[in-house]
Amino acid sequence: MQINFAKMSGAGNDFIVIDTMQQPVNLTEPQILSLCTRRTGIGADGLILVESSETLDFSMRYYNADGKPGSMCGNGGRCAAYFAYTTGISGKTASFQANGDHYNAWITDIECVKLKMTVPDDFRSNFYANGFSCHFVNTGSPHTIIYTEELDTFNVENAGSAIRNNSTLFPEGTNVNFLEVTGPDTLSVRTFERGVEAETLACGTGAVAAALMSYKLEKVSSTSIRVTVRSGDTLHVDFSDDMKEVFLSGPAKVVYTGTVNV
Ligand SMILES: N[C@@H](CCC[C@H](N)C(=O)O)C(=O)O
Repeated sequence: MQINFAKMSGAGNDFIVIDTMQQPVNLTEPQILSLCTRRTGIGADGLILVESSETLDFSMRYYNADGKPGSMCGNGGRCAAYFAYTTGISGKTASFQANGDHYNAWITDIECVKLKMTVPDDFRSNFYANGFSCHFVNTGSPHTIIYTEELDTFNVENAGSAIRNNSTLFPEGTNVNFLEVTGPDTLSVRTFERGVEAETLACGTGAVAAALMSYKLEKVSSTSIRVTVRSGDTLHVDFSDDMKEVFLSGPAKVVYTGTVNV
C-alpha cells in the first residue's frame, strides 16, 4: 500500500500526518511502530490520522511512536490544524474532534497555531515517586511534574523512565516533565513521553501541565507563561484564573511531504 503523508514538527515534537479522506488507510500497530522508528522508518514521536467528521472540520486520531493509541497530543493537535489549513480541509479557524473532545484552533501567523485545550483535571500535589517530590495533572494526557534547579544536566531518561513505569502510582503510565522556573512568567521544561519511551524535543500537553501547576503552586505569578522546550522553541500557555479557559500556542510546520510503501 502506498501512503501520502506530511512530516510535521510542532516545536520539535514530530509527527507523520496522513489524510484518510484522500486515501483509505488501515494501519496495524506494528506498521505504525515501523513508520515512526528513526533510521529504519520515517521517524516520528507519533502518527496522526486526519479523518472526516460529520459535524466538525475533521477528526484527529493520534498514535504514539510505539504504535499504540495515545491520549491527547497538544503539539499534534496544532500540527493537525496547520495540516488541515495548508491542504484546504479547513480555514484559518479549525474545529476538530480528538479522543472524544471538541477542539478549536486558530492559525495566528505563518507556521503558528493556537489551540484551545480541555479543562484540566485530577490535580494532585506533593507526593513522592521513585525518590522525587512530584505533582500531577491531566491536561488531556497524564502529566507528572518535578521541579529541578539543574535542568540542563538532569538525567531525564533515567528518572523519567522510572516514574513513567511506576505502575503502583500510575497504572496507565504517565508522561514526566522536569521543570526549572526561570522567571515570574517563564519556565524551561524537558519531557519524557509515554509511548515514545524517551525524551522528546517538546510536549504540548506537558507545557500546559507545567504552566498550570506552577501557577497553582505560586511558582509563577502570571496567567500567560512562556515555556522553553528542549528544541529551544517557545510554547505559550495562556489561561483564565480559574483554568477553565486554557490555550496553547507555538510553531507548527510541514517539514516535507512524501509517499511511503507500507
Ligand atoms: N506530545 C504530546 C503528548 C502525546 C501523548 C502522550 N505521549 C501519551 O499518550 O501519553 C503533546 O504534545 O501533548
